[in-house]
Amino acid sequence: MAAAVQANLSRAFETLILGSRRPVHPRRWARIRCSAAASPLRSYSITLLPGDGIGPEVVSVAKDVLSLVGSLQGIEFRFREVPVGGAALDSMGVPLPDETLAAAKESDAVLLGAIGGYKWDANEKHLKPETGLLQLRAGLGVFANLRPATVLPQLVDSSTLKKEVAEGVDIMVVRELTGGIYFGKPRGFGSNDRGEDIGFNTEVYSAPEIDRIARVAFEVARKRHGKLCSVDKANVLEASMLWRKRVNVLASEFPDVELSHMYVDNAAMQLIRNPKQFDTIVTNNIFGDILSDEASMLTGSIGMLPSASIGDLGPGLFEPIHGSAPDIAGQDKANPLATVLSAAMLLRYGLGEEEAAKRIEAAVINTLNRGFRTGDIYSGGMTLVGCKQMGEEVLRSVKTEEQVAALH
Ligand SMILES: NC(=O)C1=CN([C@@H]2O[C@H](COP(=O)(O)OP(=O)(O)OC[C@H]3O[C@@H](n4cnc5c(N)ncnc54)[C@H](O)[C@@H]3O)[C@@H](O)[C@H]2O)C=CC1
Ligand SMILES: CC(C)CC(=O)C(=O)O
Ligand SMILES: [Mg+2]
Repeated sequence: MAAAVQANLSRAFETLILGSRRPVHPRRWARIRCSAAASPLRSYSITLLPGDGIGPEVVSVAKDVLSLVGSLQGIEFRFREVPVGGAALDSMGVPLPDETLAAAKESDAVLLGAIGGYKWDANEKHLKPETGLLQLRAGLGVFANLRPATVLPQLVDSSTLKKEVAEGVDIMVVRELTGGIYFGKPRGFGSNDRGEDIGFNTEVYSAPEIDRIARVAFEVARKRHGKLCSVDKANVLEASMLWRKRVNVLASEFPDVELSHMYVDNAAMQLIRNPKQFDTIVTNNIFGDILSDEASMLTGSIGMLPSASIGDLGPGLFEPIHGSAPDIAGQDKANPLATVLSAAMLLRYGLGEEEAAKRIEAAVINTLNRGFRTGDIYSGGMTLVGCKQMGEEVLRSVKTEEQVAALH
């Protein structure tokens, strides 16, 4: 990581990364100081993982936006593109090549598109694109996945919910990302005592795993509106019973945060009934995966939701919450804004470049204000555009905002 980053770390980044009270690893700071001395510009290495399906289309847009905003902010990005998922399976035989993980670990931040597709659906587990993504998240140690679901006034009419329900929704889902049933052992296939085929997975969490994600969530809630809802299934699952117990223990460290608990089935219903009751939600890996897709539809489309995944050490991973959307891949129909907004999160949480992050967010708003919509967020009277043109309009907005700022 480069250039005066230590001084520039935004408060949010400090809180999220250092909130666990663990210092940044000395090797990492050594790298930061070293590259800061080498260049008068702020210079960062970014690993790009376009992946599969619409991944390359949306990452290409986000890369252009990062480059332009960087050039206006005195930031140089050194991009390195490496394969992951199906693209890596096809070119290198595994879904996460060692070279890809090494490149990601060496960089200052990682921007991912999406992985997966019909072509690899029948592959064995270790040769599935999705396995590569899980390995990447575990390899980077990014245990905290922040998924903001904010209903922009410009898109209230794109939500499938009534305007009065969707308007003003602003939820942060804090999803545990490197534990739970996606990683738990034992897992596999076998047969039961009646000789029938079975498939099994294990939902398992340790107290330290729960504590560290709960701490991040309390810190996030403290910076937002001070309300944290922990979502679990503690009426049935032992892993959830421990989850609830630890979250309650942690609550004593955050007396200013109002904590509540909700069962996941009720939470799924309440998100549609009255989403404005939620501020920050903390939950396990699988519930967070599902609830954040549900929350995305409050905002108009899954094509709008970015995410930031962070850990104690190493670079953060930034990706839209959607998948590779094989049904629209290669047709220039994908909404690139979730990935563009993920690039903004990369700047804010990954690099501490708050001003640059704000410029991207302002450009997205400006583009929506000018009436441009991809198909997934289209409502009457707007200008329907494809992925590429949406990207060009965001670039135009960045330049327009620059000219307006220059006049003042
Ligand atoms: N982080 C990742 O890379 C993820 C990968 N996947 C993988 O993606 C593949 C497809 O999975 P699905 O369940 O279909 O989920 P998906 O999120 O790819 O697509 C669900 C629906 O949303 C639409 N959609 C998604 N992103 C969009 C965008 N940016 N603009 C406009 N429309 C968009 C799609 O066209 C589709 O109708 C699978 O192989 C799955 O395993 C799924 C979720 C996350
Ligand atoms: C491979 C899946 C766990 C990816 C996914 O659906 C997600 O992270 O949202
Ligand atoms: Mg998902």
